Amino acid sequence: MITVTDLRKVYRQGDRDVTALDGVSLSVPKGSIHGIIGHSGAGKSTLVRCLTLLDRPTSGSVTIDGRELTAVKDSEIRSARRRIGMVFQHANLMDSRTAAANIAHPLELAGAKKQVIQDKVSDLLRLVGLESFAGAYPAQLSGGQKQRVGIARALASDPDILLCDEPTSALDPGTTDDILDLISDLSHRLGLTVLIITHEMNVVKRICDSVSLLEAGRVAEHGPLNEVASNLGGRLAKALIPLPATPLLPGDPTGPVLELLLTGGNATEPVLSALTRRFDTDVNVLAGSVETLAGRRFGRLRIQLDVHTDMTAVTDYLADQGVAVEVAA
Ligand SMILES: Nc1ncnc2c1ncn2[C@@H]1O[C@H](COP(=O)(O)OP(=O)(O)OP(=O)(O)O)[C@@H](O)[C@H]1O
Repeated sequence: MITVTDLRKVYRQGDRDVTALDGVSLSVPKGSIHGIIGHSGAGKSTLVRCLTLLDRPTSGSVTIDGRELTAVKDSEIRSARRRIGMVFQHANLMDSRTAAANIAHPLELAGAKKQVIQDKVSDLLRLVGLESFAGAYPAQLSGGQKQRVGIARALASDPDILLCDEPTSALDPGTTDDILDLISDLSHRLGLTVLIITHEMNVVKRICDSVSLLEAGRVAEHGPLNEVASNLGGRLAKALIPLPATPLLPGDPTGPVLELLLTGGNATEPVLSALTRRFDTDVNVLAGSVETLAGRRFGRLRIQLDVHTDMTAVTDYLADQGVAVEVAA
C-alpha cells in the first residue's frame, strides 16, 4: 500500500520559489493499479523524484507498506530504493550486456550469489515472456522487448511497489497494449501495487483501478475508475468517455441540447426511444460514445430535443431513470 499525505515540493529558482507539488495526497491499496495523469508541468516528474527519494519533499509524507520513506536516512536510501521497482519511458538497458545480464545487474549490486542470480533471472525472463531472448543484446530487441527486460530488471529485487513513469510513451499502440497487459497481469499474479504516471488516457482506461488527475501540483480529481467516470461534469469523465465537438452549422435545428451519462445497467437500455414515446418529442443524436471501464459500461450522449419539449419534465424523468443530465445549450 502506498500512502502519500499532503506532499509539497518547492524549488528555489533564482530569487523565486516554484511550487511543483502543492499538497498532494493519494492512497493506493496493495495489489491495485493507480494512474496519475496530468499535462506537462503538472508535477508528475517531481512526484516520481520524491517517491524514489531522488528529491526530498519540502513537507508531507510518503509511506510504502507502513514504512515512512521521507524519514529514511541518507545512508539507508539505497536499500529503501530497492523496495521500489522503477520502469521508465525508455528501458535504459546497458548495450554491452545481454537481456539476462541486464536483469542480473541489480542482483549483482546487492551481492546475491551466482546461482541465486541465475535462477532468479530465468524466472524473471519467463515471467515477462522472454525465455528465448536471454542471450540477446538490446540492439537485437524490439522496443517492446526492451521494455519487458526493463520490467524484469525492476522486479529483480522483489519490490513492494512498481513505479512506472510513462512506460509506454515511446511505443506503438499495439506494443503499448501488450506492455500494459503485462503490467496488469504481473500486478494480479504477484499482488504488486503499481503506480503508473502517464499523460495518455488510454493507459488509465486499459489497466488502472483508480486514478488521480494532477494539475499545477494539486490533485484536481481522484477516485476509483467507475466513480470518476460516473461524474458527468468531471474532467476525468470527459476524458475517459470523450465526445467529439458538434458545432452548430447554418440551417441546423435550434432545439435544446442535453448531455447524458448512462452507467451500468441503463447504458444498455433504450432510454432514447422511451424518451421519444413518453414526451412525444424528436430526439436528434449529435454525438455518442460507449466505453467499458473497470468492467462496467458507460455511455455518453449529446442529444438535441424538439424546441417545444418540456425540459424540466425531461430532466426529471431522466434523473429518475438514473441517467445523469447536463443541459448543454
Ligand atoms: N529542479 C527544478 N527547479 C525548479 N523548478 C522545477 C524543477 N523541477 C521542476 N520544476 C518546476 O516544477 C513544475 C512541475 O514540473 P514537473 O517536471 O514535475 O512536471 P511534469 O508533469 O513532469 O511535466 P512533463 O510531463 O513535461 O515532464 C514545473 O513548473 C517545473 O518548471
